[in-house]
Order: sequence, then C-alpha cells, then structure tokens
Amino acid sequence: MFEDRPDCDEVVLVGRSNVGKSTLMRELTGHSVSTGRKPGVTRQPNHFDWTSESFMFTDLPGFGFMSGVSEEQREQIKTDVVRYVEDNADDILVGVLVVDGKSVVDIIDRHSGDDEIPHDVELFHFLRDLEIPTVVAVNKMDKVDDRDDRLDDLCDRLGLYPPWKQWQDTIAPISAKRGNISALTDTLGDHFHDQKRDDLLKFL
Ligand SMILES: Nc1nc2c(ncn2[C@@H]2O[C@H](COP(=O)(O)OP(=O)(O)OP(=O)(O)O)[C@@H](O)[C@H]2O)c(=O)[nH]1
Ligand SMILES: [Mg+2]
Repeated sequence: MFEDRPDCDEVVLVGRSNVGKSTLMRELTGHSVSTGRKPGVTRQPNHFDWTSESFMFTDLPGFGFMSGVSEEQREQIKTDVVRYVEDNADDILVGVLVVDGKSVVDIIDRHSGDDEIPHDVELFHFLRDLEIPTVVAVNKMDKVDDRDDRLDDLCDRLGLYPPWKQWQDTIAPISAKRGNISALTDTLGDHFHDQKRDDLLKFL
C-alpha cells in the first residue's frame, strides 16, 4: 500500500478520518486534493514534493470510523499508517496530528476507559515517543464557540498542562476550509528554524 514513497524530508499529516487532513493539505500546497463529506476519502498516502528540493508534505489515510470500510480494513489502515511513520521517522521533520476541534474532546472522553486509549491520544504519544516534533492542528475552529475552554480541555486530555496558550509550539487552532492556517504555518516555521532548516520556510 505504501511503497512508492519519494526519498526526502517530510511533514506528515495524520489523524482520524474526516477531520480535514486533505483540506489542510490543499491549503498548504495549493494542489487540488480529493476531500469529502464522508469519512475514508483518502486511502493512499498523498505525497506533494518539490523534486528539486527533496521536501514534501504527506497526507496519510485517516483512522477510525469510515463509511463502507470493514473493521478489519480499518485496522489494516491504522497498522499501515503506524508502520509508515515508524519506518520513516528519521526523515519526518514534523508530525502534524490533525483533529476536529468541535468533536475531539468528546470523542476522546467517549473512548477513554481501562482497556481503551483513544486514537488521538495514542497517536500523539506515539509520535512523541519516536521523538518526532509534534504539532496538533486543531481544525474546524470556525465551528467552535468556546475556543479557549475547548483548547484547554484538549491540552488536558493530551497530558499538556493547561492553559493551551503556553503550548503554542504544539497546539495550532486553524480552519483549513476557511483558509485560516497561519497558527500552523507559524509553528511549522519555528520547528524548521529550530532544526536549522530555514531553507524550507518558503514552503509555508
Ligand atoms: N467547518 C469546517 N469544515 C471543514 C474544515 N476543514 C475540512 N472541513 C470539511 O470536513 C470534511 C472532511 O474533509 P477532508 O479534508 O476530506 O478530511 P480527511 O481528514 O482528509 O478525511 P479522510 O481522507 O477520510 O481521512 C469535508 O466536508 C471538509 O469540507 C474546516 O476548517 N471547517
Ligand atoms: Mg483525506
């Protein structure tokens, strides 16, 4: 499934299905990407690379519920995404965990239990355990009224001590559909700068 990956440094977008990864990809790259109202639109990694530069953004398939996809296939997609990130960790400059700002806290709470770790929390810790600098792009903020409370709750669930404003290198509230992604591009720029990759700032 994930064979023809160009060999270059990359920023990956990961997250549950339907959170807006492909919409964000379109905003970041200016390329048209298939997006959809129903979950499970992206089934293959979408790489957007600049051949001369050896840098790309990659939009990975989403986890979790997807219409018309069996439980078994969903597990397989998740396994493939996890393996992709593990195999390419050395090339991944930043991992962007995309979440839906409107629903993420409720979904995390619904799936928190003795024998269950919610996908978003698991993925966040997974990226950090691999020592991949991680940014949470909290998307669909145009649908959120109680912005600061929601973001504080999300920090709490991710094990980041609130208020969220002290985590601006990690938490980036955006609205990809409205084209409002500066909180993310600013944060990515800071990470590139820290990694002495100012040459990549032009892609933001
Ligand atoms: N209100 C709002 N809707 C958004 C925003 N970003 C994306 N959407 C909508 O969310 C839906 C899913 O968007 P996609 O970009 O296809 O989501 P995805 O994460 O790539 O989904 P999969 O490929 O299934 O994993 C579409 O209907 C988008 O228009 C946003 O910032 N605000
Ligand atoms: Mg998609």
